[in-house]
Amino acid sequence: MKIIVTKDNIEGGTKAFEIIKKGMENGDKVLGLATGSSPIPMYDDMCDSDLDFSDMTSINLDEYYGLHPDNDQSYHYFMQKHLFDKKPFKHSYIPNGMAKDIDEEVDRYNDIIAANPIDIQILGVGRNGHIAFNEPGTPFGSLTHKVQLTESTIKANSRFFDNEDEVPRQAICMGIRSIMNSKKIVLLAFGESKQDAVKALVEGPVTEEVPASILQDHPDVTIICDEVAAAKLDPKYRN
Ligand SMILES: N[C@@H]1[C@@H](O)[C@H](O)[C@@H](COP(=O)(O)O)O[C@@H]1O
Repeated sequence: MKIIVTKDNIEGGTKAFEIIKKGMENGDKVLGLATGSSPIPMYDDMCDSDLDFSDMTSINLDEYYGLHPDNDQSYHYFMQKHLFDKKPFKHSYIPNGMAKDIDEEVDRYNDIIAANPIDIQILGVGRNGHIAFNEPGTPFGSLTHKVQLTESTIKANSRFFDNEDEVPRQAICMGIRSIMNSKKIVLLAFGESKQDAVKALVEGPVTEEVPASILQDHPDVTIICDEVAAAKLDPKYRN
């Protein structure tokens, strides 16, 4: 695990952008993308760059179940707004949160991931150590699946909705095994609310109770966090 501690999320976003840029120079073609506030500065750098993504494929981690793509809280909407409107990709895949048959959608998404091995997977992390919507307790061997969101995630994400009742209770999410199959993984974590998650994922035991802890077993992971998120880490992990 490589750990990069930055001054703030803006510098962190630039570090992540540089990894993507270098990857593309080396022929990477498939980016695994994440939503949430953590990757926004990285998307800003991508949008401001002269990089061309029109020959690239993107695969997003997750989508709320029951939100229309036009809903401004859907991850479809988020990706259009923060990246795809300015930087279109050749193919961009996001789970269909309006799918009538959820099982079919799960199968379809697994086929997409199998057909497009991910070169660089970008991740955020939840306060409870979740990655994407893989909540504590999710089997490490999971593929794409339907998830029941935990109270802690519903509460954390309610800040984006008018009230907590409007937060969907379910989502479709890439599984932990699929994430681990990515060639390279970059996890972004900023701010005080991520201190415990960062410590647990870097220093704690590898356990399904902290989904992000499985990253310790991946051969090419970079954790990018700001000084505040890194504050509880043993000094030997900080640069
Ligand atoms: N499904 C997303 C995750 O993919 C994201 O990593 C997490 C943290 O979000 P933020 O980056 O806003 O802290 O929030 C949501 O639960």
